[in-house]
Amino acid sequence: MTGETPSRAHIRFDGVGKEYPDGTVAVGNLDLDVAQHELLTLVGPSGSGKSTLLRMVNRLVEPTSGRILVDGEDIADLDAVQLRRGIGYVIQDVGLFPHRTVAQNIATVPGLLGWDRHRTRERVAELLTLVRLEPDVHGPRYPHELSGGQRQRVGVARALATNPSVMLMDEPFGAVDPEGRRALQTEFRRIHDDLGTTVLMVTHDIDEAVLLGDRVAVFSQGGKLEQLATPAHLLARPATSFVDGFIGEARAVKLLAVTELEAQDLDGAAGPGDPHPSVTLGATLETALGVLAAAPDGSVTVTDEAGTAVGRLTPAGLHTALRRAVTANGA
Ligand SMILES: Nc1ncnc2c1ncn2[C@@H]1O[C@H](COP(=O)(O)OP(=O)(O)OP(=O)(O)O)[C@@H](O)[C@H]1O
Repeated sequence: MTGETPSRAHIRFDGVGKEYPDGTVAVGNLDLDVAQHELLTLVGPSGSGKSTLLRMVNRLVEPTSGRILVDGEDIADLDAVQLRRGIGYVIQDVGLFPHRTVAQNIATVPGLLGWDRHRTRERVAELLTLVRLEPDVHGPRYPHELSGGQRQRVGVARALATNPSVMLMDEPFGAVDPEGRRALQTEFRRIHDDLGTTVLMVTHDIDEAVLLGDRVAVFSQGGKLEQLATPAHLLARPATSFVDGFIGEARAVKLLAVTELEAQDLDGAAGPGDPHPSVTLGATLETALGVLAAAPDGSVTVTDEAGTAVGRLTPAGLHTALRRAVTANGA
């Protein structure tokens, strides 16, 4: 197993295992630290124990061995209902209450906690805006009056209502069509960057795992942790043949999507008023490749955030960048 251990753990799995009464081992003896503010994606084939692992954190499932610590406290010592109120939980088909409006759904936990109406209404409006829905338009609607993607946004807003320090997400975008799914992924990444909530997100989709995760945990049958690493590290250096197979064919393409263009990848200075198509420093190599492929003379101007040209990117530069990504993530 490779990957760095964060210095200050927010969630710690300490020798955690789960064997169901019929003898199925869903989670093996797991040691894992999740840092504060980290978005950790849990990926693996069906039956590799991802959901079981997630559900142990809010005690919908109890481990048969080991301990789970949240901020240093063993959650087995806490009241399960109290614990769940402090943890956001988003599942695939959301589980919104069908006979309550969107606003009432989001206000569920604030209501249980006794927030006053004014504070609750303000929070609901703020959250709907955060997930890019309109408080006046969508708040009064019922769940069946929304699209699948909009319902999923409401699910995220509801989970964020009391500003939890931990969010558990089980295939949160699994039921959304591919196009809406990419939009939701991008938005969720933005929301996470803004809020800094610690997130454990289960997915069976390796692309989603590497695009969203600060780190990715890959599991195989029996809840065995095969590798824990940053997306670039995972793609550049799969630790086991299982991980290699799970990542699949398009490794280089995925690596392009998680690697950013840096000044050292550029060759030659761009002239003033350079007419070439341009990309910004910090864009992903995937974006840069797209612009480069469409550039009439095979070179692209690179600008800084202020729009000032800082250099030129050619196919050779892109190759350098990809090699840098692989080398930087080497053993
Ligand atoms: N209540 C249960 N009793 C017995 N076995 C169970 C129970 N719940 C889950 N399992 C088994 O535990 C293993 C792990 O299941 P789990 O749902 O955690 O996997 P998963 O990786 O989330 O799968 P999926 O991607 O299909 O949701 C599977 O073999 C499953 O059949």
